[in-house]
Amino acid sequence: MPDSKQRRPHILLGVTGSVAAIKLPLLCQQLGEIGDLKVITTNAAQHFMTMSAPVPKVEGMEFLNDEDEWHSWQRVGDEVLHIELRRWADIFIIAPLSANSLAKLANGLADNLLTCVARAWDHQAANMLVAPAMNTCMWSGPFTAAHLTTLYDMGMAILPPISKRLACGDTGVGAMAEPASIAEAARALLQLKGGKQLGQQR
Ligand SMILES: CC(C)(CO)[C@@H](O)C(=O)NCCC(=O)N/C=C\S
Repeated sequence: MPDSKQRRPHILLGVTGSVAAIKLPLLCQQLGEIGDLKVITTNAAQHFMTMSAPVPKVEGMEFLNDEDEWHSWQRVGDEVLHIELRRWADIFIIAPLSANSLAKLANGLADNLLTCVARAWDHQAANMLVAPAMNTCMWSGPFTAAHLTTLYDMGMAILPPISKRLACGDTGVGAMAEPASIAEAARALLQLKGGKQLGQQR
C-alpha cells in the first residue's frame, strides 16, 4: 500500500553564471514535471535571466538568491536558509555549472547561497548532479579536469557538456547538456535514491 504521506520529489536547482542559464525556462518546465522545484540563482546567473524567456509559473516552484539568505536570518535561532534547503532537497542539480563555480565547488568555497548549500551537502547520499557549461577553450584547459576529478571523487554525478555553436561563435564542446538530458538524469538519480519512500524526514 503506497505511503499516504508520499510527496513529489524535492528538486533543488542551482543556476550559475554561464550563458547557458538562458535555458532556465525550459529546464524549469522539464524538472517541474518531476517534482517541486526550488531554484537558487547566483548573482552572475541573474545577469542572464534578463535575456531569457520568462520562466513558466510551475506549481511548487520557488526562486531564491543571496538576498534571501540575509533577509531570513536576523539573529541566532533564526533558520539558516542554506541548511534548510539542504534538508528540504532530495536531489541537488547545478545547471549550468560555470567554470568559476566549478572552481569554487572543487575548492570548498562558500561565498554565496548556492556554494553554501554545496559546502554543507551530504555527498554520501550521492544525489548531486552538475552540468558544466563554458567556452570550449575553458573546457579544454588544465583546471577543468582537475576540478571535475575532485567533484567526481566526492560522489557527484557529472553530465558533460556537448559540442555546439557557443555564445562567442566558436563551435566545440562546452554547451550545456540539453534540458531533456538533465531531466532524465534527475529521474535516474531519484530512482536510485528514491528506493526508499520519499516523505520520510531524514
Ligand atoms: C548558449 C547556448 C545555450 C546556445 O545554444 C550554448 O552555446 C551553451 O550552452 N553555451 C555555454 C557555453 C558558452 O557558450 N560559453 C560562453 C562563451 S563561448
